[in-house]
Amino acid sequence: MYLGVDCGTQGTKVVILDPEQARIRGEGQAAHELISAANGRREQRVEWWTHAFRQAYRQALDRAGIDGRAIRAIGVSGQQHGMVLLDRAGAVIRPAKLWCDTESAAQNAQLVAQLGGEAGCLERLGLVPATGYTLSKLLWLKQHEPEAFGRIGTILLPHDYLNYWLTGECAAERGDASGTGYFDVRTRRWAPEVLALIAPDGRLERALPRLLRAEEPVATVRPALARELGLAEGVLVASGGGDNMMGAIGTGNIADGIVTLSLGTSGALYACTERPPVLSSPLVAPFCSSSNAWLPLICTMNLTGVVHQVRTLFGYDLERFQQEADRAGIGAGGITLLPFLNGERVPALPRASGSLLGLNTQNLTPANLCRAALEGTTFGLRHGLDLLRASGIRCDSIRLIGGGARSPLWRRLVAEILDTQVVCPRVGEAAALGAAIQAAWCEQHQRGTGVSLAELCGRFVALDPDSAVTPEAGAVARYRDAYQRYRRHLNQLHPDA
Ligand SMILES: Nc1ncnc2c1ncn2[C@@H]1O[C@H](COP(=O)(O)OP(=O)(O)O)[C@@H](O)[C@H]1O
Ligand SMILES: O=C(CO)[C@@H](O)[C@H](O)COP(=O)(O)O
Repeated sequence: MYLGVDCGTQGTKVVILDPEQARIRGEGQAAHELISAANGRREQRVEWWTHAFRQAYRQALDRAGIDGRAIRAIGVSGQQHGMVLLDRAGAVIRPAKLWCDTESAAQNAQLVAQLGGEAGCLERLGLVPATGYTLSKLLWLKQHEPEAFGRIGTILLPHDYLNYWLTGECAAERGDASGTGYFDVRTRRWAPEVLALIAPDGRLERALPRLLRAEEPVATVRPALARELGLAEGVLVASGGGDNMMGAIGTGNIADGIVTLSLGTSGALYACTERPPVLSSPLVAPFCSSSNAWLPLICTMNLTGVVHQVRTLFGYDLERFQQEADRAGIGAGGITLLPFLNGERVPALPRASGSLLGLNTQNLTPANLCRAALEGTTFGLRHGLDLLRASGIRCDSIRLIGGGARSPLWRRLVAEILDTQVVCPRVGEAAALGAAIQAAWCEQHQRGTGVSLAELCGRFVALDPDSAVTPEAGAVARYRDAYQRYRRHLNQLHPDA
């Protein structure tokens, strides 16, 4: 069996993949807490992740009805861009600053300017660092917590940290590393000269972990932890990757022509390309994939969290929220929500706040506000898909994953606002599945069986035809009007967007 673990923003999900029966034997999940402040701070303590890992693992094992000794290899997927710092003795210095932390927006602007603006960044890194990438968090730390900055021994990403907790070894892989802002996505190597802008003495360069290829293992599970988790000796830990890189593997998105959309805490829309993509806009992030290729990606920061806040406002559970949003109908009675509750990445408005527009005496109802939350967040993804298509990405159909994909209403909204057919994979926790598949790939590679990732995806990824939604022409036309209204409001309120 192979264990796949996805440490997302809101929780950790675990799947146990049975390779003989080509099916998931058990799943588990556990929620994370979040440190959040009005200035954009978004942080988590790493022990919340390991606690959730243990809980979700035990749940999955119970549901699978198997012994931990049946597990041969583990793959870990993690929220991208987070900054986890170890001191020189290997202890964690402070809570992790997350991908959605906008507190370092000013530091990001400063670094982009020092690198020569957009053109300079593209020249030196092959991408333009956005607020939320790891790079600006390091400058923020130097300016705000110099004592902690002085203690840095190793810089890790969230999934690298979990690999370190599992094995005691520090390593990184190129997919997740490509979202740091100090990695050249074209040469697939660290770009230490960028870190020298923050620490000219080379101390940050020395804190970078070694880079692995996607099919390489980090090491085996530490004996003490293996005993605690009931694992056999010598269980391999694969290189793992960012949750979107793993979501790509878990949806079979490892060759040109497929687009995956994750409706998680973030909205992430991505494709796989054999070569670095030619960008239509610096908002497209040309990350590396965890299948040794590239993963052009668009990410919006405000998605299921906005739905959560609006439904909490009215005291609705998820089912009631859907009923109200459904009742409101297309266009939300003329109300538009620009949902930038914690700033936004696409469009690049890290310091923006949200706006509710088009209110009148007739349309101000809970139902319309619920609908406006779903529409406003999905309009951002429409813009993202247009940017990906303008970069030459073909998109005939979208593979929809993440918590929001469980909603039939949201699936239809995505299909009709993006005017593209949508289908969900049978395994909804696609990032965890992708991690389990990568673990299988790693283990087969170690044994020299020659089995390719494509063969493994072919065996373990299946689509659910019952979830497929084909856009209906009348609805597409009405959403087009609502989207134009959204764009007008956006341009008026945020001419820089
Ligand atoms: N049926 C549903 N409709 C809408 N949202 C849902 C539904 N089921 C789960 N969600 C939302 O999905 C979110 C979690 O998605 P997930 O992809 O696990 O996030 P992450 O990986 O960022 O932790 C939660 O906000 C949850 O409310
Ligand atoms: O920052 C990005 C992508 O660049 C996000 O997609 C994070 O990777 C968080 O993912 P979720 O918690 O939404 O799965």
